[in-house]
Amino acid sequence: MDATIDLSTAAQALSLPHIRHQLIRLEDTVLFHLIERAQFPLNATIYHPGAIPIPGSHLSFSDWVLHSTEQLQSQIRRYQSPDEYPFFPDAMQELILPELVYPQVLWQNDVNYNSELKTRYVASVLPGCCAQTGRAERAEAQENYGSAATADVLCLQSLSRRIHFGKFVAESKFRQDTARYVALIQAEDRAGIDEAITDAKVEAKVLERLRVKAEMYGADPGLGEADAPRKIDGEAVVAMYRDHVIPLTKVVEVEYLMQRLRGTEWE
Ligand SMILES: O=C(O)C(=O)C[C@]1(C(=O)O)C=C[C@@H](O)C=C1
Repeated sequence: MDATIDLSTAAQALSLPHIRHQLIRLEDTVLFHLIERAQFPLNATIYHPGAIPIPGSHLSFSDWVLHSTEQLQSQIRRYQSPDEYPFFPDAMQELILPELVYPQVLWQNDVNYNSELKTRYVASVLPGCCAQTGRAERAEAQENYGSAATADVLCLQSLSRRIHFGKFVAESKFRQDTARYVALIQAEDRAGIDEAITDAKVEAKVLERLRVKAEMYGADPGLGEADAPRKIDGEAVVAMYRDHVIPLTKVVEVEYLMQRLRGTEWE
């Protein structure tokens, strides 16, 4: 599975305007997948291990679908791409396509916040996104279990790509201001690193743009304001980015930087 984002040259992958452009594109991907998911009820049963018996597995139905998807996609090179990280590292299989060689732009690291992302997605993001359309309260729809879990995979994968793109942002910032970051990392000053990577104006712009996109993509242009049901609630989308997506992107940036000096002259 080839990279959906152009990481073909190191210079391209590390240009901050280019990275921010990719983050903006990913907003559309995340939004469209959430709109797909929000048409189904919350279906809480699919997140409880054991609630739906799966032969040979103790996973929840939703996790089992994700695990099985990762098993398949690992064979077609999804996790070769430096912006893709599995939720289930134990699902990884041998490649059936020849290995792809990407330019080595990121420093060696084992930063993976997918587990935390999935917990937040199930506990907060989904209830928020399904709620405003009345779907959180709506009765479970057993016939939609498979569709909901399939949509979850797409939502989680796009959110994961978004937050782990923080590694490219961090590498770019490190190269721009190496001396400052080396000092902060050596002092293990996570709060200081967090402050250094933060650009409040950019964050405000991200949230403002998302509000507009959610308004636009969530409305059906063929229907008038009054009778047009919203496909997604703008507030829920903004809250998801404000409370989870941006904070997790920043944690990825900080933790990546904390590993950035390993094997270098500054260690
Ligand atoms: O664009 C950046 O510089 C980023 O670090 C990404 C991001 C984001 O998640 O959108 C995170 C931290 C910054 O405060 C601004 C934006």
